[in-house]
Amino acid sequence: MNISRHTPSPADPPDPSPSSAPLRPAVRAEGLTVVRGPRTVLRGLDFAVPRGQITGLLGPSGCGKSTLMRSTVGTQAKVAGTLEVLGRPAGDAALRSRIGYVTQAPSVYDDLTVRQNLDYFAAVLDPGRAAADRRRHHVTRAIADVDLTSHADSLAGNLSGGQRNRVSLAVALLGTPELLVLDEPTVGLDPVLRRDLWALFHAIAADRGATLLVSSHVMDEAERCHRLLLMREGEILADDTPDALRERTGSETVEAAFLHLVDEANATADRPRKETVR
Ligand SMILES: Nc1ncnc2c1ncn2[C@@H]1O[C@H](COP(=O)(O)OP(=O)(O)OP(=O)(O)O)[C@@H](O)[C@H]1O
Repeated sequence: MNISRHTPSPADPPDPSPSSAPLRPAVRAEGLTVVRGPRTVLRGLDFAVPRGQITGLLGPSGCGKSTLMRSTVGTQAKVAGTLEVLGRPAGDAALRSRIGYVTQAPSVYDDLTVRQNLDYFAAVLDPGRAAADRRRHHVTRAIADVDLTSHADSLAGNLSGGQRNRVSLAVALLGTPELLVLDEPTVGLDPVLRRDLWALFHAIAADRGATLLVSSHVMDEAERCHRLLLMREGEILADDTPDALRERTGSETVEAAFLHLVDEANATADRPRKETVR
């Protein structure tokens, strides 16, 4: 995969506090609570997502991963508590071009080519004739980033599932976001494509210094992350590195560590619900 470094363009908004920014986490939550319908889906979460790393958000289906991601990118209603993203309140309009978000369903138009899809989203993000050269540059680079240059003129509807996922990712990479929020980006992909996508995520973090928050319910993907947020039933069960989690629980794999922590939480179920292990 080809990943270019983040060079600020005239379209980049100013960092609110450049001198202190590297020290602050990309995402910081305190008492984050979200109600959806009749249910409290996130229950007073405290966590931090460090900059320039890949943080995996793992847990069983329905535990609240997508809700946490939607809250982070500002598309979730009824969010209470503190949620700071890149130094601003989540959902702040100034964050729009600084965050890339890929939802679970690929958001591409089947009757457009890969390049036309990217051109369309680039025009939404950075409109106007004066920005045409910059848009063309961003589109070409994003297509190259996800290794789809040879398919740039193929209709999205004729691509494989994995290639369509990569078109969605290319859309999220437009404008060189500082934070990428990827909701189960590897679901349904074969092992080779999964490996290639994880290589791309690492290249984005290492070469651009971007922060990635990546959800999955496949525990072996946890091993590929710098840090993990393990979730269960709307709570954070653990916030640590894969090595530290394995060591602390005496487990060989993150999956075994997760099961250990679930058993531990069940055993102390009569204690107060909020139990974050660090
Ligand atoms: N629109 C909604 N109204 C009410 N409850 C909802 C709504 N959407 C999701 N929920 C509930 O919120 C909880 C968390 O859902 P969420 O999609 O965040 O989980 P998830 O961990 O991302 O699951 P998955 O891995 O299956 O995508 C679930 O119990 C779900 O039933």
